Amino acid sequence: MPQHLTIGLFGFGSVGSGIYHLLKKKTIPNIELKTIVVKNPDKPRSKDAKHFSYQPKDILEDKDINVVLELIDDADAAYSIVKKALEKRKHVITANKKMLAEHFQELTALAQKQNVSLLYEASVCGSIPVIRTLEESFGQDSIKSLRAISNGTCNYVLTRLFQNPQPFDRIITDAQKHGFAESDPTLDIDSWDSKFKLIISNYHAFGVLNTPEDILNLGIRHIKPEDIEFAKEKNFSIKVLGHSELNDDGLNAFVAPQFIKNNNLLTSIEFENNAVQIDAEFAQQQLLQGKGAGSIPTASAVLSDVISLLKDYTYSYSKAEANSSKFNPDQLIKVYISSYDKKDLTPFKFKNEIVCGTRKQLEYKIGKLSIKDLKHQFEAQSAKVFVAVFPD
Ligand SMILES: NC(=O)c1ccc[n+]([C@@H]2O[C@H](COP(=O)([O-])OP(=O)(O)OC[C@H]3O[C@@H](n4cnc5c(N)ncnc54)[C@H](O)[C@@H]3O)[C@@H](O)[C@H]2O)c1
Ligand SMILES: N[C@@H](CCO)C(=O)O
Repeated sequence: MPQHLTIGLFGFGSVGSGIYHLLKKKTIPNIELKTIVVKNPDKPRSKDAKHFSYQPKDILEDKDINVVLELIDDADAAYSIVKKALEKRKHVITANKKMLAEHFQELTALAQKQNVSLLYEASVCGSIPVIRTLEESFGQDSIKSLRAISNGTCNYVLTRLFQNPQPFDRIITDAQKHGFAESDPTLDIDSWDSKFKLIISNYHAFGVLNTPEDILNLGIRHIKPEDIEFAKEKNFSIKVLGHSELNDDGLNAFVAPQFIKNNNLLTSIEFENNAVQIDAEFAQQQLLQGKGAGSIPTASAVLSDVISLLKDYTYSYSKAEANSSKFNPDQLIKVYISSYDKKDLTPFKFKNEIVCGTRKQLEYKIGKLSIKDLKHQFEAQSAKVFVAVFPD
């Protein structure tokens, strides 16, 4: 068990400065922040300048530092930092879901080989303790499904769009000012971020390790005021959900906006809040909810990982590989496709056409498609239409 944690921090942006403030506010015995490696020498660093460095080696080569907090916004540089830190037998705490989803197997195997912990509670749903809950509380339960609102930026945008029509770009700028959005906000609005989080969650919930190529991710870029109007008329909300369901045919997993009836608890999750609805054999339905993004809420999850290291915590991966051969992208789902222009709809061939009608100048279609077909059609056509899952 580490007696004393000497921390090296990479990154001093939204989350990095958040954990700095929390560690300063709470003087925790046996925890010391020694060095902060930052990238931009032009930014003023008045506070506690003695900590700052521009040299990664000042953390990676420092034998006293036994814990690395990786909180930067560059997934490739993060991968290199995390790999080197693990090779040096330092514990690593990261919030970088893109880096984890792309290198999960290699990095978790390396951490196990080096007998150190690689913890990443902040990478999924910010402040909400999702990973440790799946590990600790559901380790011996069979999870049937996860439905997660896991991207604070998308949820913030959708909440604002449902309040009143306003320019999409202005809302994204606000999400960036609040420190919710990624440096590249397309990761948020095209649901890459939610997909990375679903990959990490699926491993802990089902033992299934997906690659980013496996999973369909649909976003909210092409949503129009008319789509919101359509939802309101039908008493629905639209939420981007990471959706995983294990049944006899295997695990179906995708990320897409979904129409949800307004009496469902998930529709009460607004702005940057996130939620995870877990359906398990013994525990049955549970809903975890809280702040999914933002400096201090996210830093609280990083702090919880730091504290857990004092107790020598590491993930058990109790479900690892349990269902790894069971991923199944063939499930049929009912989808809503909107368009201003008929040619945008041409790539979509519905399996069972249910509705096809004209409404104002718009055409809405609701029909059944397989997740795999939808993924192929999107990748091939980059269609400029809004597609959302419609309830059966
Ligand atoms: N902001 C959130 O709410 C939130 C929530 C959960 C997870 N995350 C994740 O946390 C990480 C950090 O996010 P953020 O919002 O703090 O980003 P940010 O853009 O606010 O800050 C990132 C900082 O890292 C610095 N940086 C980039 N490359 C570096 C390098 N090689 N060495 C040192 N510093 C470097 C940048 O200059 C920047 O100051 C990302 O992986 C993000 O996905 C963020
Ligand atoms: N950009 C992410 C940060 C939290 O992971 C979001 O909006 O949810």
